[in-house]
Amino acid sequence: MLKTFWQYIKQHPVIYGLATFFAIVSSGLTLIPNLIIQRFIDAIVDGALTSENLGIILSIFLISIICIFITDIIWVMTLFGQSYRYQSEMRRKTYKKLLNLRTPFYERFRSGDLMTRMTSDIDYLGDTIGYGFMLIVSNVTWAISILIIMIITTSWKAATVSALPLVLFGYIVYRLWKKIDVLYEDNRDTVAKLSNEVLEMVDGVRVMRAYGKKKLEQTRFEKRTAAVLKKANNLVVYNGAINQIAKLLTGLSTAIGLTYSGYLISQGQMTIGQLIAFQIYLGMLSGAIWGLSDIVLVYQQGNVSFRKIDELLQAEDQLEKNGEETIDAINDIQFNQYMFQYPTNETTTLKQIEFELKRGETLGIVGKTGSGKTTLIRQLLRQYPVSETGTIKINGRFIQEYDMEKLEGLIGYVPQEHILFSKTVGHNIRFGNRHADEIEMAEAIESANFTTDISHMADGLETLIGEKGVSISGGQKQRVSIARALIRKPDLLILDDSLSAVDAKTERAIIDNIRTIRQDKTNIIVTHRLSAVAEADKVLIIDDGAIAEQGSPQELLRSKGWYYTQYMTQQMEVKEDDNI
Ligand SMILES: Nc1ncnc2c1ncn2[C@@H]1O[C@H](COP(=O)(O)OP(=O)(O)OP(=O)(O)O)[C@@H](O)[C@H]1O
Repeated sequence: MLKTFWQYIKQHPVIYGLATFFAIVSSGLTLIPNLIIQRFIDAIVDGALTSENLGIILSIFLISIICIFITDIIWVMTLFGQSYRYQSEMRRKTYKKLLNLRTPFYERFRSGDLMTRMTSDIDYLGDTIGYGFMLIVSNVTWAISILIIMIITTSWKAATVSALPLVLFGYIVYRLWKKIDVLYEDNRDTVAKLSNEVLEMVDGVRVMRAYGKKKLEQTRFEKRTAAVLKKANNLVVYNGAINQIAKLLTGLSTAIGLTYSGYLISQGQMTIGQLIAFQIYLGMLSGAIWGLSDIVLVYQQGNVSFRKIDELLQAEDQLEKNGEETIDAINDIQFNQYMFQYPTNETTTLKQIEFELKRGETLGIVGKTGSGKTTLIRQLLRQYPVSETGTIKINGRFIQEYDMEKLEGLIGYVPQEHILFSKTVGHNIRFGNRHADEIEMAEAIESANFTTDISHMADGLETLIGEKGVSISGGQKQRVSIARALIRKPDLLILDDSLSAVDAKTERAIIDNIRTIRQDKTNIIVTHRLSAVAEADKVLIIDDGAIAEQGSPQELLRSKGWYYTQYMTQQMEVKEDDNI
């Protein structure tokens, strides 16, 4: 951490140089009032105080206090301003990193943990480079200046004797260092787990209630909070111990100093003014030592947070490096004997996948639940490392060769779980293409069969949909997501079971619209309802990760396999529904 901080400080030499300069000046100035007091008392004791030099003493006293005030303001503001800038820089950096990491990374880290890294960990880092830096510069320079001035203006013997307990303090801190580090990390991880629990509770509160699990969850949460409390208590004990040891030893230092200076006065080696000044210096030194004891705690907290942020910044998602090939149209997609295994699984999920899809065609992907349909889509989206067994080619080139952002820009993806932002309906749709005009917006909404729904909403497109779209229906969420993909006019549209929550009539209308507006573009429709792919050019039947059948819907019906049986069952269900 210190190395990284040092590099950051070197990148901002003016700011940190100014802060250090004014901190040192301020520490020096802080000693002046005390020097004046010492002179003042000695003048009284010697009977040398005149109204003239009293005026001078008071003026210097006042001026030095004003100067301390101004220098303190300058350096504290400079330093803390920079620490806030550091925090926002770190937030931007980590956010960018998170945006670039893909699925395998997000499978390793939990949301609560990432939130803790983005919030309190970055706050602690800012505190360390701001407040921590301030503690070091001010207290170290202060302690050194006090010791020097004590030696010069009072008694070097008394100063040396008084400083001895401080050496002991340094040794105790050194012994406790590792233990405190472990405690901070432990405490921080428990808080991160707690954040995760809260996030899951907020997401799942309705299910918890529906299953009558409120009490059980409450008890579980209480246990977690008790664990956090226990960890925090351990920390409090150590933090408190360090502070109390600092107090005890500074008290000891004062006692030794006073006893010894009493002895020096009896020997005529010290004046009363020097004794009083010495006592004030000792008080100031205690302040500096308490400040230094705070550094231990700020540093440890910062160090733990630094490790967490660094781990995130260094994280790899094990995906291959981005390709350099640019792409402005998807004309042909080819899977050749492609196999895929999830990094966490022991068996292959996709087996010998082989098919070709040309521009303008619609591909249907159907099959039993858990057979591997979504996994197949994920390969095109490059959410996982491309397998080395078999190939995926786009326009005749390996998919890995393309610049991912360019490729993603040509795809409109509607995932199974709809991800909506807690903004307006309009914002969520426009997210697909910020530059779309009103006509394009209306077209996308119409094609997603969403126009009537919007006309029924109180604020139309300006209607707020709540967090994750909580205030609109499942079917509406799906259509907002479809409109968002359509407004993009993507070369490749992928609907991954995206019509499961709409009725058969609405599904028919959306599929017809897509066929009409996307004649020269490519579509992949993953579905459980065969009616959605009845007019596809080609349909893949996936079974246990392999293509069990493929062909046009008519060919598949003729071959009387799984597609035929499923088609007949679904037709009967439709008839039964119509009779109700
Ligand atoms: N991230 C993952 N890590 C490990 N295994 C996974 C992961 N995602 C899916 N699987 C496994 O891969 C297999 C195929 O899952 P996939 O989601 O592709 O099926 P699917 O055909 O789309 O299912 P459904 O129709 O229910 O959506 C399943 O056995 C599933 O448990």
